[in-house]
Amino acid sequence: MIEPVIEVINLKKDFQGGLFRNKKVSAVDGVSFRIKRGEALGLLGESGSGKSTLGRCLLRLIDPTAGEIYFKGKNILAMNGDFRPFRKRMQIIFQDADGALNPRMTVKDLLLEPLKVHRQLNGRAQETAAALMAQVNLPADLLGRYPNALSGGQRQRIAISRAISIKPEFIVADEAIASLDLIGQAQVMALFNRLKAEQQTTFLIISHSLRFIRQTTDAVAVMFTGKLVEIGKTTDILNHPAHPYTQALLSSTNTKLETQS
Ligand SMILES: Nc1ncnc2c1ncn2[C@@H]1O[C@H](COP(=O)(O)OP(=O)(O)OP(=O)(O)O)[C@@H](O)[C@H]1O
Repeated sequence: MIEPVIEVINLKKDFQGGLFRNKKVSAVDGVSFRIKRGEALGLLGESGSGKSTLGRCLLRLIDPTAGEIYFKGKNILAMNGDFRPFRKRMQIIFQDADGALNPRMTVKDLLLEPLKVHRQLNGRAQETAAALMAQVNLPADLLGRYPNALSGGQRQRIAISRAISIKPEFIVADEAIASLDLIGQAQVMALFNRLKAEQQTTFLIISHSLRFIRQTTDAVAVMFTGKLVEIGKTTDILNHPAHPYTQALLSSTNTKLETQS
């Protein structure tokens, strides 16, 4: 059997919530799933269901309360100092790139920074930076600009290009296309599908866009109050959802899409 790239077993994350921080919030409540190499798992669920918390736990940006996370068979929660080399093999792309981009660095320096940090930049800085722009459909003449002289969509493309520049094996995309227009979204869909096909990149894709989920993922998990209520092939879940919660979620999302167009 092919070993999954990501395996999550009974993952839990509690927060202290409430006005006086005296109430336990089970943001992730016993979640288990696997993602195979080169495949994308979509994560659907209403706001507050725990999707971002789950995505952050996978990269150890926050520490889970309980459970196990395996990256290529290694329990990353049991690692201490030796987790560092794994960091560059896993990347997260957030909805809001603004916080991730240093406003005092030019686009060129921002794009080349991860490669420099991981000692993967070999000469040819200008050509490499131009290629990193091209992969997210941005013109090279923006390389000298600072982030505040770019549109929100352009900044998001820079954040995406930075994340993939070091060829991570696993990417969590948390609402990564929410700030892009339809053309931008289609380009990122194509880019993710190319990474899956050419580099066997594995993805967890968190998105409210059913179109994005349909076109990029192989399987879908549906999250409700911290638990996975349904998981299965993308076409099965989107076309014939079995769980009443998924049925309600999909029909409300479809209605929203219809009223927007
Ligand atoms: N740092 C925190 N402290 C306390 N509670 C938190 C914290 N982060 C998240 N939560 C709570 O955990 C629950 C899950 O939040 P999370 O952001 O994971 O949901 P989500 O499904 O990603 O939502 P959205 O689609 O709006 O991004 C929510 O009830 C949220 O209020």
